[in-house]
Amino acid sequence: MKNTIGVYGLGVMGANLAKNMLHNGERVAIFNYTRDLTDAFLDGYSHPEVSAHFNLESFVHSLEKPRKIFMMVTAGPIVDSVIQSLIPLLEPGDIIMDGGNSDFHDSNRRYQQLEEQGIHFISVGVSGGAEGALHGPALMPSGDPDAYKQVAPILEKIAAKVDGKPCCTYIGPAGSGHYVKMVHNGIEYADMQLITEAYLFLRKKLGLTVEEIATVFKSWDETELKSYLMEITSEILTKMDEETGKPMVDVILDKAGQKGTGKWTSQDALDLGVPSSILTESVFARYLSSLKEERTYAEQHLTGPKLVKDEADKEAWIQFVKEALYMGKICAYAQGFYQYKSASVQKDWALDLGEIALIFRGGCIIRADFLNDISDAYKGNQEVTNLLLAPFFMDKANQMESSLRKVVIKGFENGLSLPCFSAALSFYDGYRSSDSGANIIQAQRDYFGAHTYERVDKEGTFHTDW
Ligand SMILES: NC(=O)C1=CN([C@@H]2O[C@H](COP(=O)(O)OP(=O)(O)OC[C@H]3O[C@@H](n4cnc5c(N)ncnc54)[C@H](OP(=O)(O)O)[C@@H]3O)[C@@H](O)[C@H]2O)C=CC1
Ligand SMILES: O=C(CO)[C@H](O)[C@H](O)COP(=O)(O)O
Repeated sequence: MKNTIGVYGLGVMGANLAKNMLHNGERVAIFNYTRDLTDAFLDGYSHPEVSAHFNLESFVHSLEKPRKIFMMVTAGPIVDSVIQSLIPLLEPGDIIMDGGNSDFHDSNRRYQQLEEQGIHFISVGVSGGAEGALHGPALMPSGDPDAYKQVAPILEKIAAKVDGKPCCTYIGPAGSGHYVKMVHNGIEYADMQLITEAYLFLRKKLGLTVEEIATVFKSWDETELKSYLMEITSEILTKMDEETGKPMVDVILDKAGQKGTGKWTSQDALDLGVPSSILTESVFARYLSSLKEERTYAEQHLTGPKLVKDEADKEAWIQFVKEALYMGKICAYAQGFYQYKSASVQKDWALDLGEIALIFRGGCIIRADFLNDISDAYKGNQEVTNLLLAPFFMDKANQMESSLRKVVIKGFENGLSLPCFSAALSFYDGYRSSDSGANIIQAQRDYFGAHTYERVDKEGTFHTDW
């Protein structure tokens, strides 16, 4: 019997996705361009429905028609070279899926190129890391809706489930699935940085030990802050280094890596003209962290306020930090979903924001109870301009903005760098202010470049001879 699906690329994600498909009853052909990973896959793992191939032709010919191939290879030019190697072996109607973190511009181009050859291209955002790939990721597929219908049964089977609903939904045309995954990662960066800033405040300002912060985070994970990132961070903080006996976090160098999706989200925000400032600050925070040697030198030479540890009112401050984190998250998700909304309009994608929030509830890295509230906000009204204006989040923001303010002020007074907390507060205050000060910018632009301005009291475009 022919195989129902082929998985090309048996790295961390591809191998686990292939096993997930096998565990869900598919007959899976596997292929990797070097044989090492195929051998590694088969080493200690056997399944009656796995069919390993060391030759691309036999891999492709082992598939039932229309052929369905799920690629999980390094994003970038490698995806193009794999597609080029597959094309001569495929027929019109066959389907290639790309599950890597591909740039959505590339996915749009690949969709067009393959469409010209009669081959369907489905761009699939995948989130959940290695564990998610094995037990159920969140999936964001896009492309031709009829082609999607042919792979939907497999994708929905392997996706995570929440309340019996698969964390997989058809996103929209061409590369929109990779777009949704990209902004998911932008939100992920912001969420991670906000948690990091909460940690920094508790550790440096309140003087909590790593163990105490682990306990605090664990308790927060039982509240409205419940999320995968909160859960793993509290676990990370309990892990000790076997060599030194110190907490693992104290032996890990504070230089954050990144593979590009956060940066792309910010670049796209600039292209769309939307204020995703918290998401962007989280990318810059990673860049700043990477300047370890310069930071170490600067610490010796640049002055700032002395950090005074607060012993008093610890419990009250822990509560302020918790609320600051929740408020920061509201603002960050509001920015991410606003970016979705703008992209949907500008690219004519008709994204369903409520559905996107629903599929993020399971499998993916930003999964959180909080996403139910986001989904509810859009289910009640798809036209919500900004999540901060949805009644649920408006109430929360009105309750918690003062805690964010307190933490930012206290942190700044003590010389703590809190880029995402402060960006969230500036965004919040800017968004709720009808008077932005941008009239000064318009006047300056008109002064030096005759760029003109609008007036508050009459229609039209004006220029002043300054
Ligand atoms: N890791 C994660 O948490 C997540 C990763 N992703 C994305 O999934 C994709 C795969 O990631 P991951 O599995 O972690 O990465 P790995 O590095 O583990 O695997 C990369 C795969 O690409 C293959 N590959 C590399 N070069 C070539 C080439 N020239 N031709 C054909 N195949 C090649 C590798 O084969 P070989 O080793 O033999 O070279 C391997 O199968 C990436 O786009 C990543 O961004 C998405 C969600 C989560
Ligand atoms: O897509 C993912 C999770 O959703 C990957 O883990 C990705 O690698 C995370 O991004 P970065 O490596 O830039 O931190």
